[in-house]
Amino acid sequence: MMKENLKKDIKTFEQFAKLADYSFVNRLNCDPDAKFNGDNKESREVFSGHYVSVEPTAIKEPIYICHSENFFNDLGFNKSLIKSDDFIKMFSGDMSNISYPMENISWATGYALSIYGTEYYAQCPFQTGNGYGDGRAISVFEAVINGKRWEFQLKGAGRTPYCRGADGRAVLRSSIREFLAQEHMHALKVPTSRSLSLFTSKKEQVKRPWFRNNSYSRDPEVMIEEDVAITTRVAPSFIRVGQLELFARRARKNEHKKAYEELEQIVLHLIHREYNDEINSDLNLEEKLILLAKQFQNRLTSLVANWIRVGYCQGNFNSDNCAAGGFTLDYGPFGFIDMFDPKYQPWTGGGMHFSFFNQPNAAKKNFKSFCSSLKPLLSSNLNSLKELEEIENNFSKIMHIKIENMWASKLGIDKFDFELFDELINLMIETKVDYTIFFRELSNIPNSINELEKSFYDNFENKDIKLRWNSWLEKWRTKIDINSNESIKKVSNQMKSVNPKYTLKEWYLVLAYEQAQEGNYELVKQLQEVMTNPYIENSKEFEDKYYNKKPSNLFGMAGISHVSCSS
Ligand SMILES: Nc1ncnc2c1ncn2[C@@H]1O[C@H](COP(=O)(O)OP(=O)(O)OP(=O)(O)O)[C@@H](O)[C@H]1O
Ligand SMILES: [Mg+2]
Repeated sequence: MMKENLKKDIKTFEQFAKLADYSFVNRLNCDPDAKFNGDNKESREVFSGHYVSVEPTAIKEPIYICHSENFFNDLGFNKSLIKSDDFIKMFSGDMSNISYPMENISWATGYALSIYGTEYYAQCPFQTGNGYGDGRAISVFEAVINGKRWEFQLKGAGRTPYCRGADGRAVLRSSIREFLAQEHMHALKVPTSRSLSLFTSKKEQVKRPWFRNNSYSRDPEVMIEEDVAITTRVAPSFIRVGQLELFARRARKNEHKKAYEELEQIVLHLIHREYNDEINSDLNLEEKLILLAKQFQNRLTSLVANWIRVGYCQGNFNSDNCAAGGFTLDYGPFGFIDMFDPKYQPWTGGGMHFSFFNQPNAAKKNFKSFCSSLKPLLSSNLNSLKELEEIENNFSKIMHIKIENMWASKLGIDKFDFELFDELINLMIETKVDYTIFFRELSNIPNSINELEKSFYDNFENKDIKLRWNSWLEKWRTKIDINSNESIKKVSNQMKSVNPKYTLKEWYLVLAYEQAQEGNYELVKQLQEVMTNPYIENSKEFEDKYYNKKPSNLFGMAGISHVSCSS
């Protein structure tokens, strides 16, 4: 049974600390070598155990930038908490003052990496995979709040054994992006890790590869110094597909005595953290694993359909960036699409396999890695193995259904219509349309193509295209219920509930983080306000500012149309 906490008004750090309830460190194994390695802040191989105890490295003289009021509300945290010195200390990485009832516990985890279904070891400095994992993310707290378990993790909190020689930091730019994107995604009704707080410091800078001003280069050209920051993200767990893979690889190769047991422990822990409601604890292991595969498949396919619905591209959908709880994780090389392009990929290091419309295939590869990780636990049960394989083989079919339903809902129709969809996609590519604006304008149920003009980048004068658009629109209007004003309103409202008005495009983010680097957080706050209400019409001021096509001079511009470094 979970420890229940009724919705509370948590005002003080003491009240907050009392919520502490650590399951990851209490139920799982610590790296047995951790105690021989000082403060565990040097890159090294970690051969076994599910986590390494490591304290965050605080950022000095932390400056508050923002916190998520929505998430504070969800958690029952009073806004006075963000003013508490101890709270500020903890979430800027200073754990020195932590005392009972909260224990001074913080941990980082190892994980493996598969890229598009292929296992990699080369990214680990030791070529063994034992040095890969949370290089700069450190979990500091776990609690059951209103009956739901949450883990709090600092990103950019300093080196861990998995830092691979890097600085363990996150810069202000990337932290603002992650903070805003997480809360935006939640407001878009897409499952995601959440943002708690964001602090920066003027006392420490780190170097990152970047571009010259107004550059169109694809590759970074210079090293720049950026202020460090720590965002705290919160999720039911941070277990990744890659994490299961690490233990499965060890079990498969029989790397140490406890390898099989550690795999079983982490998988059962995943069920405990993420699938407690769906998987009955009385079932036997095989039954649990089969249900787990089905449930994860269900969540992952919905997730990717949702990403495409809102125009999101996770440019680096490796297995280590794929949360085993089926939500969005790691807002590094992401982007929200401007001009529609099925091949959109905002990260220059990412490759076409992680591009916008290929995300269902990338998810399928991650699901394959996930299933491979369960297989060692089923090796003595051929029937269950077969069942797992059937689930795996079903992925494309389920994904397909979810994607079709998603398009149908974006178009306000009951049943997916391939011909209608296919012609639309071709027209959207040929005309060059802004993805978000197009579907939002369509949600007004236009009578004529002129009413969609706001979303067109060009080709509007082309007669042939205009004719094709008009006949598409006519055909579309025969598929929706427009028999009365009431029914029009109904379709329009349904469409508006899935076609956001506002999405967090990179050029808005650039303005906000550039201003923040100068110590002005106004635009960050404004974006927070607009992007946590993405489906409402909002004010004229916000509409003029954030409901626009990308200006032509920004196309192809480095740091805006593509990014090379997301950390
Ligand atoms: N500056 C850094 N210092 C130490 N480790 C880093 C740094 N940047 C990235 N890493 C590590 O490199 C790996 C790959 O980086 P990636 O960009 O996928 O993740 P991330 O954005 O740091 O983290 P996460 O997936 O936790 O959101 C991760 O394991 C990450 O911890
Ligand atoms: Mg990552």
